Amino acid sequence: MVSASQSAAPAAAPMTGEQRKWDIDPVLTVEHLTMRFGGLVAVNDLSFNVGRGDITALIGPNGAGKTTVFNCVTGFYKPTEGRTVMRHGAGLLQDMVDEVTAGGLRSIRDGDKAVFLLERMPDFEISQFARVARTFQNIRLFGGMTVLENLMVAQHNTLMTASIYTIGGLIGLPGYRVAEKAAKEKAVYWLERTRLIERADDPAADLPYGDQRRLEIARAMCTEPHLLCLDEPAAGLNPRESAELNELLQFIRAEHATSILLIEHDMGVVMEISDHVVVLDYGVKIADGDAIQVKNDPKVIAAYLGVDDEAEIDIPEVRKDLEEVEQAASDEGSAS
Ligand SMILES: Nc1ncnc2c1ncn2[C@@H]1O[C@H](COP(=O)(O)OP(=O)(O)OP(=O)(O)O)[C@@H](O)[C@H]1O
Repeated sequence: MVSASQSAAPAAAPMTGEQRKWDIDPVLTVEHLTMRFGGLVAVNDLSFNVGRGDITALIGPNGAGKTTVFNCVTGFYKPTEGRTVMRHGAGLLQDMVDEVTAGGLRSIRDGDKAVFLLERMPDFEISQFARVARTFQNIRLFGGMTVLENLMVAQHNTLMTASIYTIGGLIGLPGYRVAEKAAKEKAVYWLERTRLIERADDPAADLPYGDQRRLEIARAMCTEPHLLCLDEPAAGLNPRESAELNELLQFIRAEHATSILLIEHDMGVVMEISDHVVVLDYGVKIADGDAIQVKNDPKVIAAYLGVDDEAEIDIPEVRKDLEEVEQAASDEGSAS
């Protein structure tokens, strides 16, 4: 674990002389995160920030450790080492971070500000209190329930609180009825935003794949997360669905106080919508910057060059870079 005396300073040195926005106002700071599975080091001393209100992409070749990072942030895995700080409230909130770390606490509140050390919290507390929501690489909906029911179940915690954890819901406590109405309104709002309102009464399993992906995002958004973690949201989508996803994520960024961290292989999506890109290779961070900086980073190009999987290499931006690298090598060869 990171000791109390260790600094929560910006997780990565700026690429330029200036401090970057995500280092000044991070909603999430991953510091010195290491995850070992027996002898395998899946993530090795990884540090990065997720800027408040940003779309941050975590990319890298297959097996680079991206999902492991998600599993550590969302409490599915307990990291071997490292500290993961989630903040509600602007700025670094350094005094609160130091206090919660030194005090051996899970979280600390001061008015409407709060700091959470996620590695000390079980997964349900991370979603309920730290307000981190996630979707999975393999869709996990309640297939037999309707689309609307999936969104109501997502708001279970709020409804249980309103029923005072009794049969208050069944006997129709006034507070419960108000909460239930608000939950339905929120569900309808997200069904409209995700263009699923016409399918509200259909079983979730009957939806086409792209609609199920959007339903997962709608379900996560019904919990009003401060941080939304999306594991390959564009996987399996056609170009039209992919463009709709971009629009949806940009809408969430513009209209809601939700920061987004996404794992994505589709570089079209990453380059178009990301404010910040972090690149992993073999569990180690090899680049951290805006989309243009990262796209032109030789270490990133080399990491993708080393991948055997054609699907991974066949990314337009990366392919173009690879062609340039190969052309330069061949020109050099013919000149000598
Ligand atoms: N529960 C586990 N037990 C053992 N090894 C694991 C476990 N989870 C992940 N790994 C290993 O950790 C490494 C990183 O895997 P991870 O799934 O995080 O990579 P990834 O970047 O998300 O890959 P992909 O893009 O293919 O999803 C891999 O070598 C993987 O086999």
